[in-house]
Amino acid sequence: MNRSNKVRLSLILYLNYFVHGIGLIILTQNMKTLSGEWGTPLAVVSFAISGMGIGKLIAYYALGSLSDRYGRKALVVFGMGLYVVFFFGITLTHDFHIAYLLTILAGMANSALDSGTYPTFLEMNGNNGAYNILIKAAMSLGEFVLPIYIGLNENLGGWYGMSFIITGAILLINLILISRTKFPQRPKTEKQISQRLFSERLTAPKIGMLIILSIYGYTSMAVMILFTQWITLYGIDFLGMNNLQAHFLLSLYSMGSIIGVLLIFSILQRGLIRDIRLIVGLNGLSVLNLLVICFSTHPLLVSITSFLFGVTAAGGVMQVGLNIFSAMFPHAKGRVTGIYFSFGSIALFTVPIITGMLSKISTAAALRFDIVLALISLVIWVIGHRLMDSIESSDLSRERRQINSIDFFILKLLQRRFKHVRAIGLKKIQQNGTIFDSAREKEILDKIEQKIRDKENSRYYQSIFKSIMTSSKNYQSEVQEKGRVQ
Ligand SMILES: O=C(O)C(=O)C[C@]1(C(=O)O)C=C[C@@H](O)C=C1
Repeated sequence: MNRSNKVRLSLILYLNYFVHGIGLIILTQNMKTLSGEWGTPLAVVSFAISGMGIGKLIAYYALGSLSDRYGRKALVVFGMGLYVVFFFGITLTHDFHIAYLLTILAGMANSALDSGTYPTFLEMNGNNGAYNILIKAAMSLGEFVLPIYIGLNENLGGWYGMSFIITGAILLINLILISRTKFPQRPKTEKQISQRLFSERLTAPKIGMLIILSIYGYTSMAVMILFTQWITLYGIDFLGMNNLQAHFLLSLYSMGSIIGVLLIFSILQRGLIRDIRLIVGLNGLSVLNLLVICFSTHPLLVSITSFLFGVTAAGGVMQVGLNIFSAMFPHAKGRVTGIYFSFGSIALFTVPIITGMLSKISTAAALRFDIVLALISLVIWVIGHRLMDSIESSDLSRERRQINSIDFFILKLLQRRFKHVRAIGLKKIQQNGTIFDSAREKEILDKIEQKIRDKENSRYYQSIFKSIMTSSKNYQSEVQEKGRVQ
């Protein structure tokens, strides 16, 4: 597959997820209008939204294997087609039952897109998963743009259905584009080895982790779904915000989630923090942000914390959980992902039902339920942290992770040192100085000797520094040679 084909296909696939980001919140962002259109109370609209989770759950396993059998393109096109029906269909119906069926279709569309797209990115990029993280960013972009559009549209008195029609039209154009785009060739189907999830004996801490990760598959998704569903109405009902300001809260959250994706990605890539610590920290911060959002009456403060909540709760923390899960069962990554996301799908249909009931008390009661969910996430990860410690105390992984992180810093410092060594090398040409300076080397080694606390290891450290200086001198001669030639 050539580069331009790759770029073209990637853009088409990311555009699908931009649309999917819109699809995830388009009903909740229009809840009040839809309640009028369908002639049903808010709780019933909320119930209809739950159809998405049901559709996703029903379709997940079946579509996964269909994707392996009939190819990725068929699945992606199928998902896009279902989504088109959903977007146009909702504007045409006034019947809640039909709307419910349409949301089930939207859920199935999501499953079809997932099962076609994630493997495509892996197959196109030599199994590098980084491109799949950008899917989350594309979704967040959709979730960022839509509330602003709806807020503006409502203020101008425009028809609510326009956002559905525009989104459907984008998908239709994308369908035409994708029909003319090649997908990567799949590697010849390897012999399917039936991988047992529990190939080794499960110890008590591992069973504990399995339970925690299943619960977290649910709560991490639920925390996000609940917030996106209720924050706008909460802004209007409780903070006295106008339409645009209230919709903008969700856009701030989406912006936060994009920043969060980039932040978490770079933290993990550098190995700066252990993933288990990161997940405890992020969940703790999510609880704090939610407390401010749910109990402060200050619109600016709620706006800032909505952004921060996007970073901590929607910036890929769910993916961090999945990574921990996959690392524990390296031979059954596919199945582990299926289990994890299935619990997420259950959240997708239960949260609207539960919060629909709570909304009969008040919008605030619905939103505040998010604190309960976030607290559950925090508590299970505090327990999970201890369990992981006991699992890891017996193998080499904990120490190796520390070494990875230390090496990262050593390398950074060496690179800085080399910059100065180079500058000195160039100055020495002008001053006609020799590269080797025994007095300076002695001074450095003496200073180091004084600082060493574990004297029994002194000769090792001395030898490392001597070796660094030898490399510096070699580097300087190379730099000087090049400098003289120029
Ligand atoms: O300080 C200098 O003169 C350097 O060139 C740097 C440096 C070093 O690596 O620290 C390198 C070679 C010299 O023999 C002494 C020190």
